[in-house]
Amino acid sequence: MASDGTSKRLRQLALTAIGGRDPLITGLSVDSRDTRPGHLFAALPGTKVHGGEFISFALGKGAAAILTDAQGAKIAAEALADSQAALIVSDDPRQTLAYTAALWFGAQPATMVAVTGTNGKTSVATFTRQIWAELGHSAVNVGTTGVEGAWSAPLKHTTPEPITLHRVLAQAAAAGVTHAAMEASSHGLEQRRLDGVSLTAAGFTNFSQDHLDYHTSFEAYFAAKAGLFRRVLPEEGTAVINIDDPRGAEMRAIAAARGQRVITVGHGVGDLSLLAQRFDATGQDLRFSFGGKTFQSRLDLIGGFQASNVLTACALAIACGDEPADVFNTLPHLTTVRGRMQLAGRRQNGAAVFVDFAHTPDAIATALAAARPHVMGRLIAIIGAGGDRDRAKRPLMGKAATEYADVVIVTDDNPRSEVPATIRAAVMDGAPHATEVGDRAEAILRGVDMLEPGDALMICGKGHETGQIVGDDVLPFDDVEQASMALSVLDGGLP
Ligand SMILES: CC(=O)N[C@H]1[C@@H](OP(=O)(O)OP(=O)(O)OC[C@H]2O[C@@H](n3ccc(=O)[nH]c3=O)[C@H](O)[C@@H]2O)O[C@H](CO)[C@@H](O)[C@@H]1O[C@H](C)C(=O)N[C@@H](C)C(=O)N[C@H](CCC(=O)O)C(=O)O
Ligand SMILES: Nc1ncnc2c1ncn2[C@@H]1O[C@H](COP(=O)(O)OP(=O)(O)OP(=O)(O)O)[C@@H](O)[C@H]1O
Ligand SMILES: N[C@H](CCC[C@H](N)C(=O)O)C(=O)O
Ligand SMILES: [Mg+2]
Repeated sequence: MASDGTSKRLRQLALTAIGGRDPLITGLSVDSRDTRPGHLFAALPGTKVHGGEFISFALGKGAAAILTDAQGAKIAAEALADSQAALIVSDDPRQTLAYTAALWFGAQPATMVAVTGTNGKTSVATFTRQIWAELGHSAVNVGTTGVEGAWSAPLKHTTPEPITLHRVLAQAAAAGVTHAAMEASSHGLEQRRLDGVSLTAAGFTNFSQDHLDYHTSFEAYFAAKAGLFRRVLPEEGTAVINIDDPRGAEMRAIAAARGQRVITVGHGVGDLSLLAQRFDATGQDLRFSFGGKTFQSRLDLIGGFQASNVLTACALAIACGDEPADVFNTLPHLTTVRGRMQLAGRRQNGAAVFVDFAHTPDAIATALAAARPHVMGRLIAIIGAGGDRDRAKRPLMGKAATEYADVVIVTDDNPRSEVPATIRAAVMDGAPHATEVGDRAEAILRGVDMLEPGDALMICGKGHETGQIVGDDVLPFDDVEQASMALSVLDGGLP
């Protein structure tokens, strides 16, 4: 629930920015092509062009107010002088837009949490929603896989821009949703997309390489993530920090400096401490402690790291007021997050095929290392790197796969506007002994064909995705479906 302090701050920041004429606003738009009569058009500084270039066009479409920065106002000075529209000039128009969208759409689920980190956001948000649902709350998770749970909707982005985000949150609240767990991507944080969200708690999973194409340096990438605690989570909120991560202590210090309550999660350390893990073919047993008590629970999930994600989700639910013992009782009921260490099927000889969303060097290492205790034979990995994304991570992804798998196949994963062979060559730089198979369906067929009793195949990179992006086309492609087809072709119908 937004505290009085938070909503007052939202109101003040949004309203003090508004000056000049007193327009009747009918809606908000961030792209001039979406502007309708009476809209407030937010002309934002972009990575390619300044939105100020489109103010004149938006005014022509009937915009009643323009929100921009000094540069945008300067670019469109002539058009603005000739117009009756109100002008709002803000030092940080993206943040003002976020506050404005929060006020415009009004309702948000009463209890909201957000998760940041290079890997594990979707997993933690989904487990938090599953825990809440088990405890009888009407809950959703919001992120890469869309809005899922008690109410659902597709999303194009992990953290949507504020107009879409607040529209969706208001619709969910109107549908009776009381609890929402959302992902805070580094792009979203940097662009202030969730500054208008009223958070009760926020979580940090881990920090490693990704998105260095967008953030100028590692430190800028970390600073974007730290914004969740420095800026978005209010002082009265609770920070849940994975203290095993090398940057965890720094994140805890940032939260503590804001006066936030901190719950740390770790292996053998922290407030919620994982004491032991025992693996078997279908999952794991956990022993952990919290508040001076020891608990033991079954977790039907593959992968040691899922225990960290699950305990982070538990801490978020506890931070929002649920009883720890009730929260821990839900663990045996948690189910696989779509496309994350998901068992796609088995060969007739018992060998398993998993689909995972690992698309960073650290995630590949983690996913493969996590599969190992569940596998008696060889571990075969299929990997590929996305086009128009961080290029520096490609050889590191190859290296991680070489280190943690016995056999590596390099294939395509959303080449987008790039030449696929060039991306594969960069991955192969880190995996010189890998087999290169450009066609992803063939790579999966060959990977499944290699499986002998006790082996496992990990198909990395696309997880829940249902398309292969080549140029501007999205060709239907689903790793789980392709794996099932390969299994039935090779074994005659066994899913
Ligand atoms: C790199 C990036 O994040 N870009 C976002 C950014 O756009 P930009 O600054 O590049 O836009 P620009 O093309 O320079 O244009 C500047 C402004 O003019 C506006 N414009 C542009 C053309 C026009 O005709 N009229 C008009 O009004 C644009 O809407 C924009 O506001 O601001 C826009 C408005 O807020 C966002 O929609 C856009 O997200 C794009 C679509 C995007 O693909 N973002 C991805 C990379 C992203 O955010 N991904 C993360 C996930 C990352 C992860 O964890 O894996 C996510 O949260 O989904
Ligand atoms: N706690 C973790 N530590 C390291 N790797 C993890 C962790 N959790 C998940 N992963 C790996 O990262 C992959 C992506 O997981 P998930 O989708 O939960 O992350 P995300 O942060 O939401 O990713 P994105 O940035 O694409 O939204 C998983 O498939 C797994 O390989
Ligand atoms: N949210 C991530 C997903 C990457 C998934 C992978 N399949 C790829 O295309 O690189 C991104 O857009 O960078
Ligand atoms: Mg995600």
